[in-house]
Amino acid sequence: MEQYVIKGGSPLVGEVEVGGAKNAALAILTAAVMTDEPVMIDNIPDVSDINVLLEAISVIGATVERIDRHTVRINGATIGSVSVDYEFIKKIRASYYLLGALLGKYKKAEVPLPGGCNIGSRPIDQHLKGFRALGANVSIRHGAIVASAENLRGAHIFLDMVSVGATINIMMAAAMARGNTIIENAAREPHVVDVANFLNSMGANIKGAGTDIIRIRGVESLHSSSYSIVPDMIEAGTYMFAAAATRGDVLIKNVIPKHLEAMTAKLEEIGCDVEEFDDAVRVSAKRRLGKTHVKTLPYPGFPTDMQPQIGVTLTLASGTSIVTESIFENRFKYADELTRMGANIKVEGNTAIIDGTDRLTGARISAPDLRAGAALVIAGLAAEGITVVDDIIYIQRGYEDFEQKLQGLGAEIEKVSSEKEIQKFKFRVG
Ligand SMILES: CC(=O)N[C@H]1[C@@H](OP(=O)(O)OP(=O)(O)OC[C@H]2O[C@@H](n3ccc(=O)[nH]c3=O)[C@H](O)[C@@H]2O)O[C@H](CO)[C@@H](O)[C@@H]1O
Ligand SMILES: C=C(OP(=O)(O)O)C(=O)O
Repeated sequence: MEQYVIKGGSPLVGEVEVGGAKNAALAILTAAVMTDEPVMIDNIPDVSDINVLLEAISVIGATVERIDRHTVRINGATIGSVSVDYEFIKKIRASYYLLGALLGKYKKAEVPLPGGCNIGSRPIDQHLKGFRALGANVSIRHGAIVASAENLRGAHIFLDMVSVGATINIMMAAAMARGNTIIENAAREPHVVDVANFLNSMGANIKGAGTDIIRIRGVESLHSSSYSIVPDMIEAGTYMFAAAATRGDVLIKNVIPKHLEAMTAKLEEIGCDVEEFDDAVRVSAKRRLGKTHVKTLPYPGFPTDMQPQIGVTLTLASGTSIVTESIFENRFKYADELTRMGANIKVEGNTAIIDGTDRLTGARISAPDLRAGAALVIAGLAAEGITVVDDIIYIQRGYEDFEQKLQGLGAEIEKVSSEKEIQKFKFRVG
């Protein structure tokens, strides 16, 4: 088991480069198997979720060739099975995209119920409702979703709630259905748009992605394509809040500033300066941060995947802030860990009430999930003294070279894999 050891208390200063979006890449790599021609995908982040998904795709028979660290060529022509093994699925959420992709292409799929971060109950009823509307028979047998259809037919589907996963899954299943599909109350996240753009680059006919009504005209088949994944707005946002919490000055490069507006607005509200360039943002915090209230919402609202990072930052702001989590019920697991570092944070239902303090102190803490883990690293960077973060395996699901990128900003952070190493590190920096 690996840990991070952090000596905190210094501002982050410098430049950091953001990679491709994990949540776009997971869907796009899955959609790539929908053609029998080779597809080249670039700007893929080298994180464990992606590697698990690529393995799952190759185990069902697709040809997966790593061209370099961030580029793969996939060929779905060699797929021999539409039944996905539980081994891969239990580790990641996005395995559910194999349902939409395989059902869309072969009109049948068998995929175990997905895993992913334990941030709430995470039902997939809207995905299944969409597949059924397209004419599939869907049942759950022995822990797996089994979907099949003679033919898929376009349908008018109204999602009961805004769901990124359901929107993307239905888009994939409908891409080669007969006739027209309309998804209403669709998710508008940049990764939904990226998946639609990718499917269109393979010959699909999808319009309206990025609005709440997506129209899909089914096509006969999809073809070869070459595509580059959109920059990761959550990775970018994490560095933006790391800059703010440590009262640093960081230029975050390779971003689409428009995708970051909800984060930019909150940072400005709490007293940071945010400068936007064509493909970069610079965040600097010259004075003590102020309080704010924030509620997570589907895009373009403040993202739930950034809630722990803003929560940590607000523990160091002056005044009382209120953070409301409206998407997932179990995303405050970082609060107890933060309390051990001296934060005043009280969670009541889906709300955290944070009384800002002027300092956190290092402690031994544990990453409860991906984003909460990243947020606790930010807490360690801002805190006085040494913080040890256990269970960083969660953080590795979604952040490429996290410690190296932070080191590039002047952070004293090391990845270690034994208690002995922790002691050595403490001695070295102490
Ligand atoms: C791999 C991936 O891209 N994960 C992201 C995706 O997760 P995921 O696709 O699982 O999240 P959804 O957007 O589907 O979930 C939004 C809300 O709808 C509910 N819901 C969803 C589907 C459904 O069939 N029934 C239902 O009740 C969920 O419990 C949640 O309360 O979007 C979330 C919201 O931006 C992000 O936090 C995750 O990082
Ligand atoms: C919650 C996340 O991932 P997943 O949906 O894959 O668990 C995330 O990316 O923050």
